[in-house]
Amino acid sequence: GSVLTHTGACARVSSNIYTKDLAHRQACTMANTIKYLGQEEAQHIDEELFNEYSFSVDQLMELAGLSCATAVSKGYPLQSLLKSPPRVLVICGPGNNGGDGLVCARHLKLFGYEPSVLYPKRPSKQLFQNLTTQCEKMDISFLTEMPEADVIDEAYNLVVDAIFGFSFKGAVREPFGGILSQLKKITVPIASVDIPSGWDVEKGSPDGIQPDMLISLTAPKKAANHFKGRYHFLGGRFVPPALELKYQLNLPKYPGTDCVYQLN
Ligand SMILES: NC(=O)C1=CN([C@@H]2O[C@H](COP(=O)(O)OP(=O)(O)OC[C@H]3O[C@@H](n4cnc5c(N)ncnc54)[C@H](O)[C@@H]3O)[C@@H](O)[C@H]2O)[C@@H](O)CC1
Ligand SMILES: [K+]
Repeated sequence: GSVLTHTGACARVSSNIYTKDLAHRQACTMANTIKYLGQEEAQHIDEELFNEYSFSVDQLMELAGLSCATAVSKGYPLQSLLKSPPRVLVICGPGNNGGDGLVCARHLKLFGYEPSVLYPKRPSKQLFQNLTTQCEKMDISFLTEMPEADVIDEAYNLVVDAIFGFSFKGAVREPFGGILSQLKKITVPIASVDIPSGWDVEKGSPDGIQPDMLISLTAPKKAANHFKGRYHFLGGRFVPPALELKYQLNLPKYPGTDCVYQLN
């Protein structure tokens, strides 16, 4: 279910007689539907957050990664896990989606999970080196190669997919093709950060991995319309209201101080 409405604004105008008009009410409902972003729009919002609103990547990545770890802890609470110790495999790609994965791994460790990280293509930027050091200093192990699907099923409770986000394009290049083909074979759940990796950001991918959880950051991308897993969370509670308004994101109201909102 991709169409989600929240009623705040409509409720405010419903006393107005003109809202009795059906077309107006439909427009009102449309206007209050959470927006699913195209690839370019997601990239524009990203640039605007950094260039106009002066956020640093580190700041937003910390909140994004914290949201992911929080969503994982809600969908797969420690006490519900079948395998002990509570191992989680976090697979990180070469861009900022991979950075979110490193932050997520660190928070999962703080939450009591035992994350291991696979990080096969490491960018030279200081940010990613720092995030890697922070994980290492917290005794999070880094794997040297992708385990086979049956090994993952045996050793881990779930996999966090932080391989590609909204900048993914074209055919998957190695080593990620091999990694994704193992992920298609596993039976433990996959929690995908922002986009199920390997999926077209707008059209999805029927033959791709089928995550059990999707954590959409900032706002869902169009690919989320094709998500069939059990849990869809929204995270990245850092969007300034003016930016939300400009792009008509119509984000739902996060409960209290929560950093995630469960869409379904
Ligand atoms: N609003 C925001 O806008 C935020 C975005 N964040 C994260 O940043 C992500 C976007 O990050 P990036 O723009 O760095 O990009 P991605 O992390 O989506 O991926 C880009 C990387 O993947 C590689 N790549 C692209 N297509 C490939 C292919 N076909 N085969 C192999 N490699 C491929 C690129 O060379 C690049 O290294 C989001 O999805 C989200 O997870 C968060 O960190 C914080 C806030
Ligand atoms: K991903």
